[in-house]
Amino acid sequence: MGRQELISQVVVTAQQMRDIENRIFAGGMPVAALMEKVAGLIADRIQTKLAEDTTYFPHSPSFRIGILVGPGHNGGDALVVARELYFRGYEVGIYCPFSKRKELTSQHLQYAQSIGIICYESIELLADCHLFIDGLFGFGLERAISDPIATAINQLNEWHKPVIAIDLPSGLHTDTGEVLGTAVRATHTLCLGLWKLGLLQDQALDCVGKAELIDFDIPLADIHAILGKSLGIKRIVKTTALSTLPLPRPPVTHKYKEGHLLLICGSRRYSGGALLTGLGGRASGVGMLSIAVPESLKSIMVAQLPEALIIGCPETESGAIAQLQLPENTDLSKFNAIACGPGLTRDANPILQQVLESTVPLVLDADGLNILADMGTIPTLQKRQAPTVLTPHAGEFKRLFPDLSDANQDRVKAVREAAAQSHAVVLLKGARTAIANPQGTVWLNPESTPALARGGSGDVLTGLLGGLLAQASSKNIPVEDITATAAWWHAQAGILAAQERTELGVDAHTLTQYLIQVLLLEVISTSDKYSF
Ligand SMILES: NC(=O)C1=CN([C@@H]2O[C@H](COP(=O)(O)OP(=O)(O)OC[C@H]3O[C@@H](n4cnc5c(N)ncnc54)[C@H](OP(=O)(O)O)[C@@H]3O)[C@@H](O)[C@H]2O)[C@@H](O)CC1
Ligand SMILES: Nc1ncnc2c1ncn2[C@@H]1O[C@H](COP(=O)(O)OP(=O)(O)O)[C@@H](O)[C@H]1O
Ligand SMILES: [K+]
Repeated sequence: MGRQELISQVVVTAQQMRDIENRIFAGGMPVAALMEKVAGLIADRIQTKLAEDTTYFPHSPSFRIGILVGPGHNGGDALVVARELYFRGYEVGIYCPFSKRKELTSQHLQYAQSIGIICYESIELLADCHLFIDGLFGFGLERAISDPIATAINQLNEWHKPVIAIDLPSGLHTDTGEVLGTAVRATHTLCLGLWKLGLLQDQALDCVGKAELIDFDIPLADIHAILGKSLGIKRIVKTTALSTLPLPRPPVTHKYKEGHLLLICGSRRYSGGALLTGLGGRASGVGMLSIAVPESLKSIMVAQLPEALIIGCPETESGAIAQLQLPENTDLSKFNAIACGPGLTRDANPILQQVLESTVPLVLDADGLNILADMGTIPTLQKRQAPTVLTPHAGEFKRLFPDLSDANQDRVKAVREAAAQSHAVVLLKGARTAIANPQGTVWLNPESTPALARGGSGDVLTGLLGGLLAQASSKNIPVEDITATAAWWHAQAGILAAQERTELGVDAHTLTQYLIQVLLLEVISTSDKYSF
């Protein structure tokens, strides 16, 4: 794996970053030299951004940049940036409300003032700035921000101006993304060296804006020394996601070799859930798709998914599947994967028991999860022999794991605990979907779109994931890697659809049509397997 690819996957906590930093300094790198290097890269990036985006940052002789400087090395970075931008011809002003500062930061402040950059006591005096650089706090913030800094941050936020945060928006907890008192609402974040975990937590996203990494050549040996070879938390990136897709297909194959997926979904009340799960399964390219639905849904499913084998099952009075009635000579072990849950209603309770007893990889979603929660998540799953993937949103997560950490707060901690206790792979849905395996490794999906916050988009994911698992069954790829790929693919389809149709144009049915579009763009552009 190349440096760029590895760096794009690494996620660190504040403590891990400190440990890596200490190794760099212990190796002989002077602290001041590192700050100079990093801040030089930040200044270059800001200058490029200003040149690239003239509608957002209009050229004007009065263009003024306000720079917020904290007491630690985040403030030191900001001062070097201030000096560089000043020398490059920008008008800059500093706000630094701290009398106690780290030595290096104090030296940079003294020099900035000596060359004529004005340091203001009140942020109000920067009200006419067109752009702000936030260098108040980085990964050293450990307690809630109080006044007068809190009031200054709130004032800055009220101005609704572009703000570029250095490392992370000041006020966010580096690991959990929690707002500590108050936090800068940045429009851009330039994360330094390695991705900080807090930037990938849902609760931070209102403050993060567009995030990008500034790579300053941290030696790989230092990263591995602190994080180990396998990295505990990883961002899901394109190259790894594409590498687990079942492409290219072997030339000599047949439909059952390309995976047989069984979907169990739908009820008279929720026929749409079955349809969307089926369309997600179809888009995975799975060799054979069987879908068990209540008898009364059979005709609409056949009309929409003519290639699938639709299994009409006896219904309860309420229109839920009463029992699985598989074709003759078929039992659950004939399938390569099963995905069960969307639209079932809790009345389909008896079939879940049967599905859990199977020895096939199983995805549970929606009512599949609600029924599991009623049965008792942990004792029920302990009896399972084959892999299980649970795909809850935060509400379902709470029902499944009522005793665990709140899935709306430190989502990474919550999903990790859930996977460890249930021995399942757990995919916690959200703006930054988090996946954990029972061994404690976590995958975070770093890019998505709120266009997906819409009924039915999760059903599509269930079908897609089931289809990928079925196709991977003979390939020895870990279930958690396939799960990460499904989350990435689903989100990328949402992003592409939103680009073409706006965030309001991505209904779940439309989403299914963009899944293959993603591959057309990504697989063909990144692979030379297809060129001569
Ligand atoms: N890692 C790397 O490789 C590199 C790191 N670099 C940069 O260093 C940054 C980390 O620097 P850092 O460790 O000095 O911490 P930082 O975030 O500036 O703030 C800590 C200071 O704030 C204070 N303080 C804390 N909470 C407070 C509060 N609520 N209210 C008020 N004060 C509070 C605390 O003082 P205390 O009062 O606790 O003594 C302390 O002085 C990092 O984000 C990056 O920008 C690059 O330059 C080079 C490469
Ligand atoms: N704000 C958001 N940003 C990105 N993705 C989101 C957001 N909100 C929801 N999603 C994604 O949309 C899907 C919603 O799934 P779910 O809640 O199960 O919906 P449904 O049950 O209606 O199908 C999940 O994949 C989730 O990660
Ligand atoms: K900052």
